[in-house]
Amino acid sequence: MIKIKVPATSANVGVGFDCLGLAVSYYSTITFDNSSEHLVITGSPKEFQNENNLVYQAFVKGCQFLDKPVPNVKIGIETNVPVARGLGSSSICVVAGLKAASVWYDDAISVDQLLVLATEMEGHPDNVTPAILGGLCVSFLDDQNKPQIIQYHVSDKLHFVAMIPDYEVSTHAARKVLPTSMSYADAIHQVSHCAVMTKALELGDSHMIHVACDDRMHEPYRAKLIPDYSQAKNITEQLGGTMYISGSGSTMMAITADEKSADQLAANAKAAFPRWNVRKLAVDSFGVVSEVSERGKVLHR
Ligand SMILES: Nc1ncnc2c1ncn2[C@@H]1O[C@H](COP(=O)(O)OP(=O)(O)O)[C@@H](O)[C@H]1O
Ligand SMILES: N[C@@H](CCOP(=O)(O)O)C(=O)O
Repeated sequence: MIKIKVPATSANVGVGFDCLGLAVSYYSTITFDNSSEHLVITGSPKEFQNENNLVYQAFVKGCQFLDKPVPNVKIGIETNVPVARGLGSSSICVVAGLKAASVWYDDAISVDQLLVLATEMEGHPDNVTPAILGGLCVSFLDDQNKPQIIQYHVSDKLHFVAMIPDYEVSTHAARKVLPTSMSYADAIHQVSHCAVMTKALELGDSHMIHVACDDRMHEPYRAKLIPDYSQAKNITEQLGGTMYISGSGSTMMAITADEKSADQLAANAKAAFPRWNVRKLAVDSFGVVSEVSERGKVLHR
């Protein structure tokens, strides 16, 4: 059996629209096993238990890339990461399927190839890159459509609290509300703030994180899709934290510089939104990991 563990990702990190992404300590585990039937999928909502399942599509893409037959397979999806909440559930599926195809055929897909294939499937590199590599990644597609990536360290001083609403925002819908162009002044604002944000996260400088995390590209438009945006932001800022919309929402991610504030923030958010999933998270620095086992015995990781 092949077991693939993939971290959730928080894309954009406020000011890095479509280029920044952070892997966080919230995981899905997906298993792949031999099967006598063509395809068996367990653990996923009924609507996804068919050939259109994104995990299976990515598995097929990986096999085809390697010019290998697509085997009969039993896929078990164990996921806590909710769908359409801005935590990269689709990237998890894509990365898991491709990685499993690679492991199935003796690790035949290199990390660089994995990054290219996953970006092709997802359409943008900001979630799949940290899901594969871990940590905070900045990525863009070069003129040959190849992802170019730099990883940043994130200071251990920082604490993250994900406030995950009990309602979805689909990435497709959240991209439709964005304007098609922006002014030169806004572009300057965005580039400068994004550059400062990466360094501020590396330093754990909560003041600079707060001033840098002022987005003009997507957050003002997407905030309207999240009815509780202002209240969540107030809860965060009352404790000196900084909040941004994770990916395309609906999750809002708070960053604080000390554990006590993170605990208090999580408690306040839970009290204000009892039906939400509020979780303290750390940065995941490994990205996707795999394990191969036979009759319960681990053969290799
Ligand atoms: N367990 C799953 N099985 C199959 N597909 C899934 C699963 N989880 C998520 N997906 C796919 O990912 C899509 C959600 O992606 P998206 O709207 O980008 O939200 P997110 O922010 O969670 O990535 C779903 O519509 C579905 O196609
Ligand atoms: N850059 C994308 C990121 C979408 O992330 P997701 O986790 O919501 O799928 C965007 O902002 O549209």
